[in-house]
Amino acid sequence: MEVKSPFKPCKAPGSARKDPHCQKENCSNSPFEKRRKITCRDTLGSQSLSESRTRVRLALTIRQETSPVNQSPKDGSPASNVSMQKDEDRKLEIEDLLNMKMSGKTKYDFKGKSEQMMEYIKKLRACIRQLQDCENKCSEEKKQIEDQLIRQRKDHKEAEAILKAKQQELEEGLLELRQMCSALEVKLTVALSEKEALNVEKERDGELLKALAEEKANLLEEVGRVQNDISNLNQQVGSLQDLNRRLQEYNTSLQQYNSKLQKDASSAAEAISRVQNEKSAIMETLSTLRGHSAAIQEQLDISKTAVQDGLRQKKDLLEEVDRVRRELQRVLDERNQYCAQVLALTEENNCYKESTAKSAAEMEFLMSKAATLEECLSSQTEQVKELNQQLETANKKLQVLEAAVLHQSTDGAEYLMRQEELQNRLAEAELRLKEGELLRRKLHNTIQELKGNIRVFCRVRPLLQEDEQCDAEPPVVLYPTSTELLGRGVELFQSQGPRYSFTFDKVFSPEAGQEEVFSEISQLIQSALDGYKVCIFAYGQTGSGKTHTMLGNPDLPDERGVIPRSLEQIFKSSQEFRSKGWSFRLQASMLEIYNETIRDLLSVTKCSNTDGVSAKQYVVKHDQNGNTFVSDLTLIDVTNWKEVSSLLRRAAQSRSVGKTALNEQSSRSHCVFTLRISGINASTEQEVQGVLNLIDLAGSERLSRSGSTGDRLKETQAINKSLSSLGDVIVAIANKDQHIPYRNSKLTYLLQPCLGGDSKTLMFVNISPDSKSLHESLCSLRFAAKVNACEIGVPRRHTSTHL
Ligand SMILES: Nc1ncnc2c1ncn2[C@@H]1O[C@H](COP(=O)(O)OP(=O)(O)OP(=O)(O)O)[C@@H](O)[C@H]1O
Repeated sequence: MEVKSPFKPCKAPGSARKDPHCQKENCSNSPFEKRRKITCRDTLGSQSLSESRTRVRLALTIRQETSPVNQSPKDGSPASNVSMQKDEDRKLEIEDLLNMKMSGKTKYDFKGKSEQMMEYIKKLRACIRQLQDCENKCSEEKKQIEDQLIRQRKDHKEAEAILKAKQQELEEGLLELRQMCSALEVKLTVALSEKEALNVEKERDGELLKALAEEKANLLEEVGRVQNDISNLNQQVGSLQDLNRRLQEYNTSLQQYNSKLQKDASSAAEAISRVQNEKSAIMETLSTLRGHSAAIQEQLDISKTAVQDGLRQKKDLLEEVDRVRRELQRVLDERNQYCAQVLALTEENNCYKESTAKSAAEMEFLMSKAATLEECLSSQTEQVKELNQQLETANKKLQVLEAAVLHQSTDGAEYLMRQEELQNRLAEAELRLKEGELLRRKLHNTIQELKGNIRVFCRVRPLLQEDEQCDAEPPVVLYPTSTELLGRGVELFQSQGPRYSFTFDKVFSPEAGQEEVFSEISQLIQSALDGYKVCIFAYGQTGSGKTHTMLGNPDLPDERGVIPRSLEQIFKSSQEFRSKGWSFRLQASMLEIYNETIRDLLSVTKCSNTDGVSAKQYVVKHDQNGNTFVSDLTLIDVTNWKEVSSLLRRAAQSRSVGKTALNEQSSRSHCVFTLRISGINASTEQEVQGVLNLIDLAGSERLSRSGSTGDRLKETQAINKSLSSLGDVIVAIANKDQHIPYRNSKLTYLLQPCLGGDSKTLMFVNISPDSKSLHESLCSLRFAAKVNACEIGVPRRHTSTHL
C-alpha cells in the first residue's frame, strides 16, 4: 500500500538545496539534507515507515552531536542541564513516535490506519518544526561561535604579536648573553694563561727556594763548623791571649805600615793624576808642536822650491854670462884682428905714404878701405861696449840672484834648525810621555798589589738570533748610570720580580767591541813582560761569549779577542825593548781539560785512543818558585803573530767541541793557552820570567738547561764538578781557610799559583742578556761577586840579576 505524503514532492535531485559546507552535488551528509530526504521519501511513499523512522533518529542524533549545548555537557551550569533534560525528553518522545505501530481494527481497516497515519504525520510535522527551530537555534549558535572564533583568532593574533615581540626581545637578550659569554671566555683564556705564567713563576721560585734551602743547609753546616771552631778557639783562648798581646804589638806596627802604604797609595794616586795631567798637557803641546812642525815643514818646502828656482835661474844666468863672455871674447878677438889689420894697414899706409910714388887711385882705394875698416872698428867698439854693458847687467843680476839664493839658504837653514829643535822637543816630550806611562804602569801595579784582589770584569753580549731579538720580554740587564756605578754596575731584573745589583771592576755593555775590552787589560798583559804571572779566565754559561772574548775571530782584525791581541802586544813590546838591551824568549803551549783529563792541543802525534782519551798521562807539577809545569806538554817557540795563528788553528782542530741545547758549537772542555816569557838584558844582566795564562772555561749551565744526554751528560757533569771545585777554592781563599782544596780538580790544581799565589788574576764573567738565561746569568754574577770579594796573595815580580 502506498501512503501519500502531504508534503510537496522533491522536484529533481539537482534542484535540491545545497549544504553550504559540502561541495558535492546531492551530498547526503548534512543533517538538513538527510532530514529533507526523509520527508521526500515519506511523501513519495516509496520507502518504508521504518526507514523514515531511522532517518528521523539519525537526524536527531546528528542534531544532538552538533548542538553547542551538547558539546559542553561538562560545564555543569543549571541552564545547560535544563536544556539537556529537555533534549533528552524530546528524544524519548521522538523515539516513541518513531516506534509507534499503525494498527487498524482489522487487517483491512484502512480508514483507521489512515487516520492513525494522519495523526502520526501531524506529530511528525510537529517534530520536524521543532527540529527546524532547533536547527535555527543551532545556526544562530554557530554564528555566535564563529564570531567568538573570529574574536578569539584576533585575540590569538594579538597574543601571537606580543609573543613575537617577546621572542625578539628574548633573542636580543640571548645575543647579548652570547656576547657576554664570549667576552667571558676570552677573559677566561687570559686568566688561564696568566695562571700558567704564575705557575712557571712559582716553579722558578720553587727552584730559587730550593737553591736558597741548599745554601741555608750549607750555611747551617758552616755555622756548625764555626761553632766547633769557636769551642776549639775557646780552648785556645788562654794560650792565644798571650799571643794576642804580641799580635797587638805586631798589629800596631802593621797599622803603621798600613797607614804608610795608604799614604803611599794616595801619593801614588796623586802622582798618577799628576802624570795624567802632565801627559794630557804634553799631548796637547805635542799636538801643537806637530801643527807647528807641519806648518814649518810646509814653509820649508816652499823655501826649498824657491831656492831651487833661484838656483835654476842662477844657472841660466851663469850660462848667459858665459855665452856673453864668449861673444865678448869673440868680438874682442875680432877687434884685435881688426886692430892688427888697422895697424898693418896704417903701416902699409905709411909705406904707401912713404912711397907716394904709388898711384893716387891705389891710395884712395886704400884710404877708403881704411875708412871702412875704421868704421867697422868703431861699430865693433860700440858692439863691445854694448856687450860689456850687457855683461855688467848680467853680473848685477847674478849678484842679486846670488844674494837672494844666499838669503833663501839662510832662511832654509833657520827653518832646518827650528825643525830640528822642534823634533828634539817632540822626542823629549815622547820620552817624558813614555816615562809617565812607565810610572803609571808602575803605580797601577802598586795599587793592584796593594789591593790584592782578583779583578773581575763583566761582559754582556748582544742579543743574537732572531728569536732572541723577537723575544717579547723586556730587557733583563740594566746598567746603572750614577757617577759611582757608571761602567762598573750591572743589574738583573725580571718584570714584577726582584732586582739584583752587582758591582765589578768594569762592566762592558753589548756595544763594547773587542778593542775597547782589550784596552782595559793591556796593562795587565804588559806586566807579563815585566816578569809577573798573569792569568785571565772567562767564566759563564754556554753561549755567553767566553770564546768570543778570549779568542774571537783571529782572522778579522776587528774581531780578534784577548789571546791574539795580547800576543800582538807582547811581540811589539818585546821588539821595542830590544833597543834597551832586552831579548826575549817566548814559548807557547795549549792544553784542554776534558772529562778531568789533560790533552795536549799542540801535540803533532796523535796519542789519543779510540775514546778520545790521551794515552799520555800529563801531570801537573808546581816547583818551589811557584812555577807550574805539565809533564810532556808541547812547548813551541814563537816569534811573531803568524806562528801563533797557525798554532791556534792547529789547537782548534784538536779541541773537544759539541752541540748542546744552548750553543751550536759548544766548548766541552777548559782550554788553557800559556805563554812563557823569559827576558834577559845583556847590558844590565837582569832576567825576568813572566807567564801569561789565558783560559776559556767550559760553559757553566745546569744539567737540566744544557739538555745533555749520554756522553754530553758525562762531559757536563765533569765540567760542573771542576767549576764547583773552582768555587770551593775561591770560597776557601775568601774565608782564609787553612786548607784550600786545590787538588779537587785538575783545573784548580793547574790554576793554584794564579788563584792563591803571587799572580795577577782577572776573571771575565760573560752573561747573555736573553730573558731565558736570567737564572744562569744570576748564578754567574753571584759566583763572580764571590770571586771579586776574594783576597789573594800579593803579586810578585820574577826577576833576578847576575852580578
Ligand atoms: N760581544 C759579542 N758580540 C757579538 N757576538 C758575540 C759576542 N759574544 C758572543 N757572541 C756570539 O755569540 C755566540 C756564542 O758565543 P761563544 O761561542 O763565544 O760562547 P761561549 O760562552 O764560548 O760558549 P761555549 O761555552 O758553549 O763554548 C757566537 O756566535 C759569538 O760570535
